[in-house]
Amino acid sequence: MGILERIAEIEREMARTQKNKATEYHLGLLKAKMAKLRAQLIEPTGKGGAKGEGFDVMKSGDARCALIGFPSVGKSTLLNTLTSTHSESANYEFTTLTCIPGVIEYKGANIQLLDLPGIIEGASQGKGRGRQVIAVARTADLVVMMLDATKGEVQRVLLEKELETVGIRLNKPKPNLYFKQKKGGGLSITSMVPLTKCNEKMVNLILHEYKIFNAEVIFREDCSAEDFIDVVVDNRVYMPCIYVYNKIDQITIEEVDRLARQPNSVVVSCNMKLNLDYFLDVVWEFLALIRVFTKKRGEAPNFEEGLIMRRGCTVEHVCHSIHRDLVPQFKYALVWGVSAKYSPQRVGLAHRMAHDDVIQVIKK
Ligand SMILES: Nc1nc2c(ncn2[C@@H]2O[C@H](COP(=O)(O)OP(=O)(O)OP(=O)(O)O)[C@@H](O)[C@H]2O)c(=O)[nH]1
Ligand SMILES: [K+]
Ligand SMILES: [Mg+2]
Repeated sequence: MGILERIAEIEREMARTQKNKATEYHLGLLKAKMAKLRAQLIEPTGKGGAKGEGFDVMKSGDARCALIGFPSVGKSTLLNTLTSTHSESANYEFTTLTCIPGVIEYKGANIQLLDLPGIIEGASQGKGRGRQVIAVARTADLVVMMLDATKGEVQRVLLEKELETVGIRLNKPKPNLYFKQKKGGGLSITSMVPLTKCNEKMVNLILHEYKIFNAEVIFREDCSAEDFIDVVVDNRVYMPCIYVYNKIDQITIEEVDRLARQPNSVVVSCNMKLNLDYFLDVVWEFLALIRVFTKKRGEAPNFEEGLIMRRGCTVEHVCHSIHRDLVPQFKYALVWGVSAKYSPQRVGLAHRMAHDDVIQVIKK
């Protein structure tokens, strides 16, 4: 029996099994089995990995965004509008057949935007170029899921399911639990919070299915069995995702308003260039980018060229990106801006920077 058939069989069995206290563990076991089979499905062995012809695009710039969506939702039109790259766009499906990279220049950052072929239901199982597209998506810092505003919610639900199938978790933090395999000593399972969605017996069962007999598990939050499996399997990627509803020129203002209020969503019209500035703002926000300006003693800050950093970065990170030998020579820094208590504040390497801060490094 092939992997897909075995998955289908487990799915049927899960559907057949009533959800109650008596079947809870059986269902947990089925979930673990299913996760194992899916892992085999996305193994990069054989054909259809990330290295597919036309998909092997070099990473460049400060961050990478992958455009995922059904055919003809307007992905290429977005690339053509926001970057200087041209990607064929037309009113028939599967116009784009490979990965086409473009660069968005925004607040001094170079953000790589990847136009990709449309994907359809079943993409994760190799339909169309689905596997290659999804493999590229896994390498991105942000998924931009483009949806046709005239088609309602169906596309979003189907694509979320496809990505979920191959271990991509959207807008979801990594489960907060500690898991470490050991050489001996059996299983040690502890929890710092009351567990309502999972318990010791379930954890034992799942680990048994993975033939793990020695491990330490510490729950730091109320995780579900699925969360636990995700951590054990350890090939999940947790990615931010923006849902972009395109073609709002084709729907009523009431519908535009409703879509715009969905979580993590932006409404646009690529053809009519509507709301694209706001879209870029949200991209910047979701990529957690910040810009920091440097200043030399006695000179004005260099506002021409900022350093592009990640939110939460420290003075030490900034020093590294100025010059790799700067940290050993570091004495202190002066910082102006939102992160500073005074103007300027004298800070050490551990100080956290904020967007548009100015920094002057004083060497020993
Ligand atoms: N009405 C309307 N049509 C749009 C908009 N954006 C794109 N289109 C049209 O949608 C059609 C498909 O656009 P593409 O950019 O080729 O779509 P795609 O998602 O790249 O399609 P594939 O590469 O085939 O997956 C074209 O006819 C575009 O002109 C929009 O904002 N409004
Ligand atoms: K198209
Ligand atoms: Mg296209």
